[in-house]
Amino acid sequence: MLPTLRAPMFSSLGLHISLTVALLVIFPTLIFILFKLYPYAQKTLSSFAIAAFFLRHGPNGFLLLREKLGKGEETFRIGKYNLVVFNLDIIKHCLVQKAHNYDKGGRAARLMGEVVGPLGILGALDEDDHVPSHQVLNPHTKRADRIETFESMVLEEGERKLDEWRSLTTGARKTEVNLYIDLNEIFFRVLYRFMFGIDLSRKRFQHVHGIISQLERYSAVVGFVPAKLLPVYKLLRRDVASLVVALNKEVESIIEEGAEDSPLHELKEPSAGVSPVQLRDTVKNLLFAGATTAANALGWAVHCVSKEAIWAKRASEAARQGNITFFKNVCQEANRVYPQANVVTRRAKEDDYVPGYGPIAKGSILVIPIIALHRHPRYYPEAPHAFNPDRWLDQRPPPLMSYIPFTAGPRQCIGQSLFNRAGPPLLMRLHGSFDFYPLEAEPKPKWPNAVLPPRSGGFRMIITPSSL
Ligand code: HEM
Repeated sequence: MLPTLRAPMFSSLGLHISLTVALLVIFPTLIFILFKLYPYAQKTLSSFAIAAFFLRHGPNGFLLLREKLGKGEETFRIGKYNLVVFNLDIIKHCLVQKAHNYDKGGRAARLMGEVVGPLGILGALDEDDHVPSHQVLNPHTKRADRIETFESMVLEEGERKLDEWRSLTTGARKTEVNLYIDLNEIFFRVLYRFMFGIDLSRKRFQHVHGIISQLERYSAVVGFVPAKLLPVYKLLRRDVASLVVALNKEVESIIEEGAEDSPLHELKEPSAGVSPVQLRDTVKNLLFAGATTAANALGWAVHCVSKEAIWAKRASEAARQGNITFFKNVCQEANRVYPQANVVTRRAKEDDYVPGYGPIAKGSILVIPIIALHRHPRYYPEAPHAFNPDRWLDQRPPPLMSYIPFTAGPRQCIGQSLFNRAGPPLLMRLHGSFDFYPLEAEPKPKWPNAVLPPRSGGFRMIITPSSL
């Protein structure tokens, strides 16, 4: 009898002990783990959902997301810390008024830093790292004589390309070109001449452009998709690492070869206060920011003008009349519809308060979806997605901060005046010399990508000598 009595007594004691252990140790541990894991699981799942959403809708998805998540509000959150901002006052506050409280931090910026270098002007988080290179480069991008030099270099390189096209069309009358490659060649050659005093050969251009365009792609993919969970992540990271090695090698050659009268040489002077690492990263940043942006912007401009007969005719006429205003408006409109920095982010370094909005917690990432802002129906009420250079004939500019292709404040593009000066006359020369017939009616922009080139095959066009 005893064993049968003892067994339930033992098992009930065991049960008691198990329950006590469970109550005191296991359950709290499980709850703790779940508590710890839940935000992560939630974050990961929502990151995947959002990545899938954007891969489907592209950066314009921010407008759709505003409807879905933000219920039409000008700010809405994705996760705890990501604040998507369409509100122009907040944009002005963080980019301009309180710029010192917002850096380019966050995961995407950190990953970008691995590519462009943490101490280059594009990536540098710390003002002390950011300012010295800026002080040297700014006069070269803002002084009237330097801007003029940049313009004449762009036009010279443009003329070189036109001569090439002329020789291709002699006899055949028409030929196919890839404007994406050709414009990149023009702007990379100009960047090398203007900033480094180096004459860039075609072979070297192909090498550098290959590295930069792949890095622009990878850095955005790795920064955007919650890629760590993807099986290809390690491969991606390995590719990025080997591209960065190749880039660093090119940068070393540039620093060695740089001409004595170039801005690069000034950066090298001890009096500039630029450390060797800052110098390397700044050159890297120039390669990243100073050529594909301008080339892609003009590529979209030519594409948008040429795909519609009405604009193509207007462009040929404007070129014949020397009407530069038309081409300025075309550039402005191309930068509105296809802004190269389609989304930028800023991280709050400290708790902040935005008058009229409220508190912004330290660590918040402000996501400024420039492309969606540029197509917001409130700021561009007439067909916001349509390419229409004539909208800039209106005397009233769009509301402040609703048009920021070069961003704003202390970290805005240093090449803005260079592009604004040289882009329109180059466009005028191109349209004055050739008619362009895009082979692809609606090339989609490549996305996610650090800038916005066309997704497939470049801007492939048939060109014929201008008929006017
Ligand atoms: C259409 C042409 C261009 C566009 C749309 C453009 C756009 C931009 C934008 C939006 C930024 C700021 C990124 C951010 O805030 O995160 C930037 C930064 C920069 N851009 Fe441009 N850019 C263009 C042409 C150029 C050119 C021609 C150069 C140089 C020759 C250049 C050099 C730079 C540099 C060095 C920075 C970093 C500035 C800093 O962080 O202090 N860009 N660009």
